[in-house]
Amino acid sequence: MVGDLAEKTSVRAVLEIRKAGESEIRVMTKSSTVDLVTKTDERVEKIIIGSLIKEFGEGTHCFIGEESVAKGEPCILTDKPTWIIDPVDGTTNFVHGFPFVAVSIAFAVKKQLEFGVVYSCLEDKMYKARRGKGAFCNDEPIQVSDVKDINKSIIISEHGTDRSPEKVKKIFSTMQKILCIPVHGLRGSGTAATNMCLVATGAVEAFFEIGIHCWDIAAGAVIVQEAGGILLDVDGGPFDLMSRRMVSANNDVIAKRIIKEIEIFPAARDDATPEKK
Ligand SMILES: O=P(O)(O)OC[C@@]1(O)O[C@H](CO)[C@@H](O)[C@@H]1O
Ligand SMILES: [Mg+2]
Repeated sequence: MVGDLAEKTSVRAVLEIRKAGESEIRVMTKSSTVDLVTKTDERVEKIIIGSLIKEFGEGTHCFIGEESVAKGEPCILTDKPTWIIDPVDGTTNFVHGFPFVAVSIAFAVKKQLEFGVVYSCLEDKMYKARRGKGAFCNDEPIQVSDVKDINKSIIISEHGTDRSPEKVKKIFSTMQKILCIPVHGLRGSGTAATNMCLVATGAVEAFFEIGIHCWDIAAGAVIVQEAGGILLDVDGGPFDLMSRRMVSANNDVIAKRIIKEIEIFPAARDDATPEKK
């Protein structure tokens, strides 16, 4: 029921994004001049939350949505049934016509992720997974790759929207070290949700990033795990959805090899109090 609804809602969101992409896109900024947002991000989030409230009634479920949080709504994951939403993951891609843009909708109960749907709009691929029930792309089962040799892997990372030189230096130093292991290649689609689905289908072996948000990865987290993959913190500890740090990989051999090279830098937690952000 929850899954069907998330799927239905994601289809509505995708139609809206595709339609908006046909006319001129007015671009605004959020935390920095490279952190882009459009009216479509805001409208699509309202459509998603509005249709879920219509179904479940006001006050029964909680919502953590990228654009609502940007406008000051709290970003705290409680035990209550909670939807975690990125209406447009890959806004920069959307603005530039770079063809990877995804809608990401996840559902958690008691802080446990139960369901995730990532709809890659322009590729027309709907990825979905329910805890314990497997992962699918356009209804076909998907599975992570079985590569254990890091030298035969493709790794994804992104550089995010925080361009302070010391962080960028660490990000590129990590990428340089991983590239020189050597791996077959380094990639990045510009959407964390899509990156995770690429891990889930076995197109790449891992995706890691410091600076991602819970709405970028919540749905992808269910999909990767249900496709047989794993999630870890960048220091090798347990994955924490609100920590803004994640390694998702096909197996722990690949994950731990990458973790050896990651230069960690601080990122304020999604659920940090405003004065700590
Ligand atoms: O702002 P958007 O388009 O929803 O987020 C896209 C994105 O920049 O967010 C992550 C960093 O926060 C990146 O992995 C990803 O590429
Ligand atoms: Mg977004």
